[in-house]
Amino acid sequence: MSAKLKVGVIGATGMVGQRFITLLANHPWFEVTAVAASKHSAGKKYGEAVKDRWKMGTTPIPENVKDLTILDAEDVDKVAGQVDFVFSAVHMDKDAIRQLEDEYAKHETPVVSNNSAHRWTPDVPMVVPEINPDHIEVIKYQRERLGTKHGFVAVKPNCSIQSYTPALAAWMKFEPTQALACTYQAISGAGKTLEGAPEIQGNVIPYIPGEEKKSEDEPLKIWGHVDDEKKAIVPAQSPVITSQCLRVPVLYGHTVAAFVNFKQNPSKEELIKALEDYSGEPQKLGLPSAPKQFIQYLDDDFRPQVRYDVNFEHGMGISIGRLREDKLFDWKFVGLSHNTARGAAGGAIELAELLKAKGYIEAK
Ligand SMILES: N[C@@H](CC=O)C(=O)O
Repeated sequence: MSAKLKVGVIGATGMVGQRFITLLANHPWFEVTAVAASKHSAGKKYGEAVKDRWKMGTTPIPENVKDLTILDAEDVDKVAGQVDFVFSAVHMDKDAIRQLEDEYAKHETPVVSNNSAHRWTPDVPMVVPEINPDHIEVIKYQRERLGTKHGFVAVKPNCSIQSYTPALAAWMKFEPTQALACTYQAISGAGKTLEGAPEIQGNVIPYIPGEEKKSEDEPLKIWGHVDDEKKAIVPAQSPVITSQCLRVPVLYGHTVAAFVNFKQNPSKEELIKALEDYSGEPQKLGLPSAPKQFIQYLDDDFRPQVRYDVNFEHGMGISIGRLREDKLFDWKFVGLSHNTARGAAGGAIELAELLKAKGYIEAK
């Protein structure tokens, strides 16, 4: 068996960073050998630094990471010198994140990022591995621009889109033209636990800054294509999506109530079959984090429910239910995805697995 790739997590102390650390414990291909965070945390042992703000419930801090000394994420030379690639979950302003992630790439250290900063950089692929794995081909143009041989930045999309974009992707052959998506998003999407967010208890908050634009625009980049003349991903023009995003008192799990119009006229059976049959490159390649069943359809009006369905396929699968005809749109449905597994760290880890399987990430 070949040795595991050495991985750094930058932004390792926050909620998404902690999710990376727990999901990577015992990963068959990757081993966390460096953790980095702000100057404030640098120099402390990871276990000490997070013990009073560990948000992974009963999942313990992995033994192999507990005693790692936190490095300064901005000391790129030092962090990049110790690893083959990094996962990024840093919290800084967007310009600073772009600069920092580029800096790692220029140190020939691939970056797989959970941040939104680079999502609209035209030669940075934004990938859901089941939907647009071919977008990683744009990396050759990014490397040209950055002047790197191995380094690059790849990102995953926002968590909010993952409860309906997979369904629309499965239905592309029926030519969806318009979609409306109202999301009901868990508090962990804001990096908080229920106890740490008194504002959400017994409440629904009707605004999540920046979320509606991401929910409407990001799927279009995912359905776009690599344009070899522009050396960039050119986003698709349709389906046009409109959205409203609400915060609800749930710990994990983003639910969506969605409505769709199609150019064609699919039947309910055809729509359900398309969901259940949909699978992609991760399933073909047998990537370690890939769900066996990417999308499940639940034929029960009371499902999907966060309580029963959020951990479907270890949080990497999507649950759809309540598919029925509508009087304004053609069809409507309810979707559910795990926002910190599929929607954040898990989605980024699956993307890194794809990049390794395709030879973009390797041992230095
Ligand atoms: N922006 C999302 C987090 C997903 O990545 C949220 O606020 O729920």
